[in-house]
Amino acid sequence: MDMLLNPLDRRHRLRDDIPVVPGAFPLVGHLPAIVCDLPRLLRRAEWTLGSHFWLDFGPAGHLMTCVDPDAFALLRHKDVSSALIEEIAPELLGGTLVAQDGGAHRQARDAIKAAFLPKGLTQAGIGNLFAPVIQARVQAWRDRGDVTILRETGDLMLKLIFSLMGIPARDLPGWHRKYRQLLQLIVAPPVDLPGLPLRRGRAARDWIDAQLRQFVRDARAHAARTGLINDMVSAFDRGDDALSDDVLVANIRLLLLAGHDTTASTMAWMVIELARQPGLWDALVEEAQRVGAVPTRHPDLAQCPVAEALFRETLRVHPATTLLPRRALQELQLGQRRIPAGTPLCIPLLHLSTSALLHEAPDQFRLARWLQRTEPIRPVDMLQFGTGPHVCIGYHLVWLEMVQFCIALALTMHKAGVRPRLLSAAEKGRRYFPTAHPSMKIRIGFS
Ligand code: HEM
Repeated sequence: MDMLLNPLDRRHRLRDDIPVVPGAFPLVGHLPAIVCDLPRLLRRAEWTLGSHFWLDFGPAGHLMTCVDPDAFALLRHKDVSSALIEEIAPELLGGTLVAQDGGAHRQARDAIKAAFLPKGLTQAGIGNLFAPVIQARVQAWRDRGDVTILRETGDLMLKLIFSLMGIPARDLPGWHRKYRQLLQLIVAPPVDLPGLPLRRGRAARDWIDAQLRQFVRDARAHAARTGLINDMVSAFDRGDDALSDDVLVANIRLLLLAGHDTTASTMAWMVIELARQPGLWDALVEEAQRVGAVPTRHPDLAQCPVAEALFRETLRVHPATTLLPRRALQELQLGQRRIPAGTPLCIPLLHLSTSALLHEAPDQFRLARWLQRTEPIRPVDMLQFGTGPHVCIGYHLVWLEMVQFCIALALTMHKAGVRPRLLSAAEKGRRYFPTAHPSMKIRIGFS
């Protein structure tokens, strides 16, 4: 089937001398094709229009998209702003550090980042906290024999991120419900009526924020308790310029959001790749047997190169964050083009992650490209996490939990004499935006 583009929109138009991709629908623009078929849309636009073109994101407007590898450097450019993120998703990301620039961004980030570095994660014993939760989950998969993978990894990741925050497990079901409603804000049409996603999403956000505000108060009252929220509250309160509780609450909510869908999708793709490539599974089992136990500290991750390569290659081929929005504050040179001040920009991480200019045989899933490399990881090798001042805070955490998960899965399934098997078509129903993920329906058997 051809792409979800409007056959009636065939006009060739220019904005600021840059071509607009034809095929936009009224109101939703190119969103149907962006959500369901982004790689093909980008390739076709590059092939027919060149490296710079406008995509129509419906309610979020047109963003000038550049598929040239130079676009990656925009993420470090001093004249490029992240405030467009708040304009696009004010309900969900307004007031959070991902949408801020300069001093305000630095102040909020500084209060959080230490807890997410290898030292902070090891000191807080995060690996020990996660290992039994992951092991119990893969054990349950083995007992059940088959699972709907994305639902399962979504549940598991929510459990992990809540335990990281120090949110009691008994409260999880209530949070689960509210969290799902909160996510509706991403796609909610701007109509505020009872029963519609916008109203429900806002109510869920208010509920979550009220709970988080209580956690912040509790953290201040019993400063000795552990959990990331406590660490963040102490760091915020220690700062010279104390930030308001609203800022703190919005950023804790950001962490819950940022650390969930992305990791659930990556973990699901890892299992899918292991199921469809028996050689990968065999290599992982061999490594898991050699190390013998799930690693719990960052220094131990070096013992698991196959699991690490699997994490990096899965993200390279299936990046969870596909597009990053920015705005040019001044006129810029981008590749061969001058971009006027004020231009809204789209940096297509997905396209760069699978570009032949950056990787040999980019469409092939090859652990060897990581296992055989001798030079250290460069920013462009982990571009799926962004770069520059907004580079993902969760990178080391994701690395830890993905390696833990791989080793736990291999040990548990191998002990039971089973391996993962794909029970449905992997490519059908995948989505690329706002975050990318495999189809919700994909089932994996263990036999
Ligand atoms: C596979 C998993 C993940 C991927 C692919 C991913 C990807 C990204 C990307 C591309 C950015 C840059 C956004 C931008 O420049 O506008 C980002 C930022 C961020 N990520 Fe992640 N992320 C992942 C997991 C996590 C986790 C587990 C956490 C924390 C629990 C987290 C917290 C954040 C935060 C707070 C930011 C904003 C940083 C800032 O604006 O300074 N992420 N992530």
